[in-house]
Amino acid sequence: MKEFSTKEKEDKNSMTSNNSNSSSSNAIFPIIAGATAITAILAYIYREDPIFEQVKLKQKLNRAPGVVPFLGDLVFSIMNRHRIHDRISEMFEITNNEPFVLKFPFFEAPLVFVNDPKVVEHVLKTKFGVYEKGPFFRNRASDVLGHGIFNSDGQHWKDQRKIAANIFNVKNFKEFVSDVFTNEMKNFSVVLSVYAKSGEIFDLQELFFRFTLDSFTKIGFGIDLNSMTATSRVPFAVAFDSVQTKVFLRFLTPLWQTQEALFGAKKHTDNIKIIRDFGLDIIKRKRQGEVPEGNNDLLSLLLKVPDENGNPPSDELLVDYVMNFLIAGRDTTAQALSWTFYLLHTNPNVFIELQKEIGAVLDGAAPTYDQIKNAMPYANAVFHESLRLYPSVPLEIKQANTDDTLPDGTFIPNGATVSWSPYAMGRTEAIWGPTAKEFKPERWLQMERQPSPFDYPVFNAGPRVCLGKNMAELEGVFVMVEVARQFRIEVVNTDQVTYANSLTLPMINGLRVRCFPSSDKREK
Ligand code: HEM
Repeated sequence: MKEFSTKEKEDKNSMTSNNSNSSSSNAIFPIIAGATAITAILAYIYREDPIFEQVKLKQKLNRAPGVVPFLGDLVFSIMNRHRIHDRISEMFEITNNEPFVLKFPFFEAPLVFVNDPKVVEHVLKTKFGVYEKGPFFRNRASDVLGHGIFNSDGQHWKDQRKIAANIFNVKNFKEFVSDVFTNEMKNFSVVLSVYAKSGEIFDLQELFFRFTLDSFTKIGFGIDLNSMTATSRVPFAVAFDSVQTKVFLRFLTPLWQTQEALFGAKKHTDNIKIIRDFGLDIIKRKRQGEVPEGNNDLLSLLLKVPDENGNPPSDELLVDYVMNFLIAGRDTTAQALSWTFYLLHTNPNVFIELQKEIGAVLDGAAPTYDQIKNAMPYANAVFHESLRLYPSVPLEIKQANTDDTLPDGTFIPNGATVSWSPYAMGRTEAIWGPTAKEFKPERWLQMERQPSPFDYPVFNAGPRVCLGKNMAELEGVFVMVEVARQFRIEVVNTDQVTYANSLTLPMINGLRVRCFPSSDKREK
């Protein structure tokens, strides 16, 4: 017979002695019964909608499988957290590209997902004034993006965009931007040559992040960061990645504020401090004259963007501006390059075609701006095709500021959000034909007309189209061509390559590779 342990004996004794308190435990019974009854009634009332949803859809839309009364799509989101973009893509296969809705308990707005270029055009262009970033996005992203361009609407957004647009003109590009890429590429090639010599496995995604960070701080803020040769990851970069994951998960987490208040978000707060200090340091260096006055860099321009009351920007506001441009300038292009080299590895025939074009056009030298823009159609097609399958901004969301009806007849009440997934749209046969899911750069060379920015909303479209599109295309194709011209990249962790939860599309485990000089016999 089993002996009671001391602890069990104590528990048993206390159970016996607690018999005298049985009247109080009897009192608990009606409370539990009452709470159960109230829960059952609420579950019945809200069998269609999760509780406390403030904005109500007036029309039934497709729902994801597994909707639970009371909890809505919470189970859907938890089960698919690690593969949310693929799940959204699968949902549109189930609904035949009709909209579907996700609802979460305690969320203020239902999330309506669409997959039709005509609807995307309606939201981004035709009804631009109706669909804003809005409070739904801002509440979740403010501690990271502040009052920066990604997080602003109205006049304050317009001011930032108008002034920053000056840096992205063609003259500046030809004279300054391509020089920066050429110089930074020399450092990058040195680092790759060292790895090629040693045969060591390394994370290529991390090096792309360093390349885009160094290039962008030089182009945007006139500052040499030299992170390419650092021995460990720049703390700013580690913190930056972590805060973006946190913000993304807030879009899928009911009661995220309560959760953070109860369980704390110290790591997140610490990370925000690291990235803001990094931004403040850039501003300090600028104010101390480290960057010559009169230099038409982005920070000099942003110093002219007033705050929402028309006053000159404070340092805190300047940090917001800087952070938003760093996310835009560093992450997106580095991720696009990482997915491109993953796809080149898994599609060796494409790599061979790319090398043929490089050999024919470049004759052993680095490409010029004009060669990239006008003489390398296949290289440009490879970059665009990679972005089609792995768009750096995989999910978009806008919030209606008044009632509206979409072109497909879906009624959107004031306050509801409309989302589309460039990731899902890139894999949609109704847009790209039966080979939608395949990596086929040649499709871009065979099309009678190029897709509209609403068919391919990878760079957004309408008045908020990506300001850095030309820069990203130049940088992305230039770096891809230069790496492919000098090296052959072999991915060693293909089984582990997948995306992380983030506002953008980083690889969760990085891109572990070996590299070889392109003339190396081992490549044959
Ligand atoms: C492959 C690279 C890139 C991709 C796929 C990309 C994509 C996008 C997308 C989808 C948006 C809209 C985001 C939103 O809804 O708020 C956007 C906005 C923006 N992008 Fe890019 N981007 C890339 C590179 C860059 C670069 C290198 C810059 C340079 C700084 C840049 C600057 C911006 C800015 C400033 C905005 C905000 C525009 C506005 O709200 O008016 N992007 N980009």
